[in-house]
Amino acid sequence: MIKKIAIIGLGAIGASVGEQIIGKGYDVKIVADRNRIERYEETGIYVNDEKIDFEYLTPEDGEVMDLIIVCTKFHDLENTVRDMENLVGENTIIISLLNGIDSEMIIGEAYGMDKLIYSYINKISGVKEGNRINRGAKGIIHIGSVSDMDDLKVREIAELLDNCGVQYIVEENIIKSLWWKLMLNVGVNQLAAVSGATYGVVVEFQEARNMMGAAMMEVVKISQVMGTGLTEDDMNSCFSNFDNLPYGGKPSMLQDVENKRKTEVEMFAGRIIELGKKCSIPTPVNEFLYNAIRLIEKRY
Ligand SMILES: NC(=O)C1=CN([C@@H]2O[C@H](COP(=O)(O)OP(=O)(O)OC[C@H]3O[C@@H](n4cnc5c(N)ncnc54)[C@H](OP(=O)(O)O)[C@@H]3O)[C@@H](O)[C@H]2O)C=CC1
Ligand SMILES: CC(C)(CO)C(=O)C(=O)O
Repeated sequence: MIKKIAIIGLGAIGASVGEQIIGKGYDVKIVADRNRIERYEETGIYVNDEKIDFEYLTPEDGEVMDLIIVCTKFHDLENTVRDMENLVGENTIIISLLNGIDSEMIIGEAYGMDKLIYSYINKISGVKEGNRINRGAKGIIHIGSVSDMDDLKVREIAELLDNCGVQYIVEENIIKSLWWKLMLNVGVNQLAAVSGATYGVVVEFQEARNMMGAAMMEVVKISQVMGTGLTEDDMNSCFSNFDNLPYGGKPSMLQDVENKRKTEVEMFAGRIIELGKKCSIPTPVNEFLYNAIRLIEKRY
């Protein structure tokens, strides 16, 4: 039974999810180094303008958790994995809400894949500005098992999310679903980073969807070679994903570029280019986007 929960990464996603699960009878701790904790305590953390009284724990003082929710960025994952050392025990469940298809494998290499339940979050337009997080929509967490051994853990997570009123979906095929999210991000995040397109722009302009579609089609072709289940039809639900999100909502990579932060391009175009080579699928659109985004980063 889940009682003790650690969240690592108090950004747009970590704070939004954290705010939804604290005060609901669970022991929830934000795990961060001392410098971050001092900063968070000094300024306070606000979600949708409400100050949230998170409780903090340093990795050194860490204790074994029932559930760890990883919400850092891809390039912080190495440090994050190191910081989890004292939190992982025999029965700890770990979920990673990072985008992309790599984080579970990276965490699993350190602590065992049996601890990981595949997951991601969608339908959230989280924006972090300093100590203020505006989450727009609350988001939907997607989880699922890859073997019968995971079923009980998935049920435990579902019970927690039910008790906290967090929206979630238990996927029948979580691997296909993760690839669907990868395809969505390869399309919308990268388009937004190079063009400034918000969710509203994607909904309004066919040209935006054409560009997204070109990048996403490369993911579909690779998925078909790798047998991860995507078809061309799955692209339609990516285009309609933003129908009810705020017009000005921004994918996380656009926020990164606007704030001159390192982007997660390596886990989107970077991974697609690499997999394209392995699968003999040309990836010119993702190569273009990769270089365009790296150029933007280099010119900050
Ligand atoms: N934003 C969104 O709407 C969505 C984001 N995602 C995905 O979720 C993941 C998180 O994104 P997002 O929340 O936007 O990112 P943010 O940059 O807003 O937040 C990441 C947070 O992690 C903290 N952090 C980094 N390293 C550590 C560490 N070792 N210990 C503790 N805290 C650490 C950072 O702290 P500090 O700021 O103090 O450096 C930062 O607050 C990404 O993979 C993203 O692609 C998925 C869906 C939607
Ligand atoms: C799908 C989207 C754009 C919002 O949930 C996202 O995953 C992101 O902003 O990184």
